[in-house]
Amino acid sequence: MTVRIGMIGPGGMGQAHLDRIRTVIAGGELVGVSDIDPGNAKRVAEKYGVTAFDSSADLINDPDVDAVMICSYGPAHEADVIASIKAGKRVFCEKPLAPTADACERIMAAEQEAGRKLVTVGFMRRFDESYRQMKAILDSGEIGEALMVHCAHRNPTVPEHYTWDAAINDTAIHEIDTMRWLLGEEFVSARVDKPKKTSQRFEHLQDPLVLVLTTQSGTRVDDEVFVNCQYGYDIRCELVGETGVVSLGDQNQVVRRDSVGQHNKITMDHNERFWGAFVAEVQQWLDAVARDEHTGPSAWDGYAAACVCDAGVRALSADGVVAVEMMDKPALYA
Ligand SMILES: NC(=O)C1=CN([C@@H]2O[C@H](COP(=O)(O)OP(=O)(O)OC[C@H]3O[C@@H](n4cnc5c(N)ncnc54)[C@H](O)[C@@H]3O)[C@@H](O)[C@H]2O)C=CC1
Ligand SMILES: O=C1[C@@H](O)[C@H](O)[C@@H](O)[C@H](O)[C@H]1O
Repeated sequence: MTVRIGMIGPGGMGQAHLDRIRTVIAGGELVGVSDIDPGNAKRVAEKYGVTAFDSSADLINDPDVDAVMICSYGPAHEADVIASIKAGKRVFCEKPLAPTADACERIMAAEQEAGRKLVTVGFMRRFDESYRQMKAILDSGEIGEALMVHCAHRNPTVPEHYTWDAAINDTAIHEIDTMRWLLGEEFVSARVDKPKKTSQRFEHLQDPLVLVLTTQSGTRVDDEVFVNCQYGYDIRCELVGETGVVSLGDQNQVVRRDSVGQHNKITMDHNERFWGAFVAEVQQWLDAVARDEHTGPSAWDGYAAACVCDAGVRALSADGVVAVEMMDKPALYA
């Protein structure tokens, strides 16, 4: 079966997904797009030779749309995810599922009312080969329990509309989800350290910052978020176990040796660094939709990450350690 896709908010991320669906991902066909900016919907529809819907409601309820991809910006996700659930359609929603835990709770309530999991969240790092190898080593028990994880999330620059809290709920949310998945447990507290700020940032930003998280069993995760580092899209991770250390492969690129020395290319954006992960996550989602099954990170994962973000954002605006507040997992997500 070819899954007929409707996409809401085909901007940078959405069109990157569409290009992969057109070239390297099997089993999906775009039938139409909608965007709050009708000019963008028209341009993208012409580019891909599909329908430009007048509204997300028209797209979601169109009988030719089997499944919905939501790639608009975070605060807009909730309404369209819930409308898709009510229409009984499977949804792939880019991260964050929604910017707050309250909004994610409303999405989970809609899914529970529908009685089945329909939502997959685009936490693509779970599909990255390096992270998967790291998890396999940890799960094998060969380096004992995870004691600490040191992460760094560096972007070359961010635009001026990047808000002060986005460092946590738009950027660090990747490490928050990946660490929950890697360690297999929830976080209980968050703290934010605020080092000297780079002169290369917009005035309203604390850049860099270090988000320090603790899990239920006491594993400590620190995440350096530095979104104006200038030199590249650099994602680093070192897990310290009881009897060994495992680090993320550097950039997933070949290493070059020449008269200058030994070096490798630094990727400049998420699509370059996580290309393979994006392909794998969407391929797995389309395969599951074709079987009418749920797969991948669920609305619960979106909610749990949002709870940690909420605590992190509170810790960013006030000093000290903030407790992560999270409901018990509803039976649908057990
Ligand atoms: N997994 C990853 O590494 C990345 C994920 N993202 C996520 O993808 C999503 C989109 O980000 P970008 O493509 O970078 O943004 P973008 O600004 O390039 O595209 C967003 C599009 O959504 C449209 N839009 C905004 N509000 C809307 C609404 N209410 N209804 C319909 N359309 C609406 C905009 O007009 C625009 O065309 C965000 O949730 C972001 O967090 C973005 C970059 C990387
Ligand atoms: O998800 C992403 C963006 O939305 C976010 O703004 C960036 O900081 C991340 O590196 C990128 O992967």
